[in-house]
Amino acid sequence: MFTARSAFSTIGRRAFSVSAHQSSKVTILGAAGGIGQPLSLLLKLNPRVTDLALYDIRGGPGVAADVSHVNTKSKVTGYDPAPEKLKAALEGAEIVLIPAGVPRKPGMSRDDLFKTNASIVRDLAKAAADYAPNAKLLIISNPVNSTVPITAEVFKAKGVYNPKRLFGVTTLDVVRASKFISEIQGTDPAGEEVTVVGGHSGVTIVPLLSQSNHPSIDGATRDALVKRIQFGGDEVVQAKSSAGSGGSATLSMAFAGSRMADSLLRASHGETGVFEPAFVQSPLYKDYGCEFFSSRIELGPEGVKEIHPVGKVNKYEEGLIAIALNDLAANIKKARHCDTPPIYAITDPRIGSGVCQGKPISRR
Ligand SMILES: NC(=O)C1=CN([C@@H]2O[C@H](COP(=O)(O)OP(=O)(O)OC[C@H]3O[C@@H](n4cnc5c(N)ncnc54)[C@H](O)[C@@H]3O)[C@@H](O)[C@H]2O)C=CC1
Ligand SMILES: O=C([O-])CC(=O)C(=O)O
Repeated sequence: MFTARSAFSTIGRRAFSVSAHQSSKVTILGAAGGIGQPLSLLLKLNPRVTDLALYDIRGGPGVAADVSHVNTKSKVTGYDPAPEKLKAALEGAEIVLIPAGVPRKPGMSRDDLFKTNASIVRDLAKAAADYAPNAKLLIISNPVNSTVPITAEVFKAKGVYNPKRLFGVTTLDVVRASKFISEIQGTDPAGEEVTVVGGHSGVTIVPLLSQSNHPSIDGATRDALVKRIQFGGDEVVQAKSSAGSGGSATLSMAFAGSRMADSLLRASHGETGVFEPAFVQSPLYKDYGCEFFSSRIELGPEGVKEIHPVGKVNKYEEGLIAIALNDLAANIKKARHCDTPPIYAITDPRIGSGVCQGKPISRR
């Protein structure tokens, strides 16, 4: 498992095993922002990255100049906001990460960012479809539940959509789950892995504690832990607001985004058995209006190698999944300019009724 402690030692060790002829250009769109800057730094430390392209509507070249002084081999280039610069930033990219857009303020949901971020992501996705149609695209900008389907539509319209290469980044949810469960159990987070499925906002984030090392966590402890994992983002938004800085998670997100990019690079460079969660086009809950769903994915050279089923869940988790599917279906529909409300709503997960849109949830 990739943890904060292992990140740099792993990168350091692997520096000797990355062969000289493997070149991997990674592009960040939104590189000068709260996430973009630490993400640029973490990717500069990754020996698998040979070229780092940093684009932003403001400040890209400044961040690039700064991070380029870090004495690792990769070449860093910053780009000003102009169509030809965006083209140059994207051409030849193996991975494109998109954290461009506005973050939440207290009291806002991720869905409240739709109005601003949907068009930002749509326009950047158009450029990516034109200039880097074969790149693996990692969407960080919220609301991920909608920005990923929007990107898919853009790629379809341009005739270059490959569902194996489009990822909504949900890595932060498993990073948080592993950390929060270790705090309760008094264990090392490096040894804690919690599967998280669904989407990336509030109740659409479904931790499967029954599949963790601590399946017997129950009652109020379980409820509080699930809620903390689902609303971990709000914790950071509140803390930053109280501290006067504003914004949402940036450092932990940069760590999570860098881990996801590293996993894709490892898989594309031939490593097998690389797994990450990601919000991808998925058959698992398509019948419930959720053409996109996050679950454990095996990564390969093409991107998605295999989408793993959710696996055995308990009644409580069935209830959580049912709630998640209702919200997720609405978020996905909204991305397609259809904002009808959920058809069926469950308000109490403890009922564990596991019903969504009138259909029972099966254990997929
Ligand atoms: N997927 C996840 O788990 C997480 C997602 N996020 C999301 O990531 C996004 C970015 O968050 P922060 O970095 O904190 O925001 P920020 O405001 O600090 O940075 C955003 C950057 O995007 C740039 N930008 C805006 N429009 C652009 C465009 N058209 N082209 C290129 N660059 C553009 C801005 O100039 C700015 O530098 C937000 O939508 C936030 O909600 C944040 C944390 C976790
Ligand atoms: O909470 C937010 O708005 C940012 C985010 O997605 C997260 O921290 O998980």
